[in-house]
Amino acid sequence: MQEKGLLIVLSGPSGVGKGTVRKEIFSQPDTAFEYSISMTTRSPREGEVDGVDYFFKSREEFEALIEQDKLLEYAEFVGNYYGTPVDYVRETLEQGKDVFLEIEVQGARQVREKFPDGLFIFLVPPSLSELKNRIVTRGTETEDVINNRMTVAKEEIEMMNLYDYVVENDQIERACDRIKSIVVAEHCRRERVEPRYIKMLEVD
Ligand SMILES: Nc1ncnc2c1ncn2[C@@H]1O[C@H](COP(=O)(O)OP(=O)(O)OP(=O)(O)O)[C@@H](O)[C@H]1O
Ligand SMILES: Nc1nc2c(ncn2[C@@H]2O[C@H](COP(=O)(O)O)[C@@H](O)[C@H]2O)c(=O)[nH]1
Repeated sequence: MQEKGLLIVLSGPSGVGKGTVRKEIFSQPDTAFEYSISMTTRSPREGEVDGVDYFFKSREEFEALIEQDKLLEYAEFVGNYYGTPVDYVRETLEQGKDVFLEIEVQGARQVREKFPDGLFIFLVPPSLSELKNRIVTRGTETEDVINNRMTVAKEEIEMMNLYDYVVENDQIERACDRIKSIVVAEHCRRERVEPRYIKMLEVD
């Protein structure tokens, strides 16, 4: 029987579709992962809700969390801090539930050091021009920020060989299916029962 949950890390360059794919996965009723809501100093985008999309913090508040060792990982990404609350992740894994992080690559590297047995998945775009097209079409960043994110994206894509799996986000549904299949396969490989199947085993 499963003792601890699996830590699943989804990373990849800005604009590849990590948030879109994650939201689609979590909208599906058979998804049994727990999403770890990140902290950020970035301002909320239109429609974003504190405690749902992110915990929005001031720089002072965020730096206090760093001082208090409350973050599993954190990174400064294009001028803002982003970080993962450590207590939530550890407590949820201890309960035997899978935890899903959607984070950029500097943070994923830090998580790999602390959780070498985590499952690290890198999402890639079909091409760099499609990546730019997606950031531009999203319409949430200024031209300067888009150019910065594209420069960082090229460096990030070079890191893909540090991951366990690379998944192309050509179509949202297909990328979600691939990620969910990888998780099922990894549970089997690690001889752990995936949380959504545990109930089935409890039936006499
Ligand atoms: N497979 C896809 N095909 C076409 N467009 C997509 C696909 N996946 C996501 N998109 C679009 O690309 C844009 C960027 O997606 P999203 O915000 O999810 O990326 P992200 O990787 O989370 O970005 P960031 O790292 O900047 O937060 C959105 O407008 C989204 O609708
Ligand atoms: N290292 C971390 N990166 C994170 C975290 N939460 C989100 N992110 C990543 O930051 C960028 C920018 O996000 P955006 O919402 O401003 O577009 C993106 O790659 C996110 O995946 C985190 O806790 N730690």
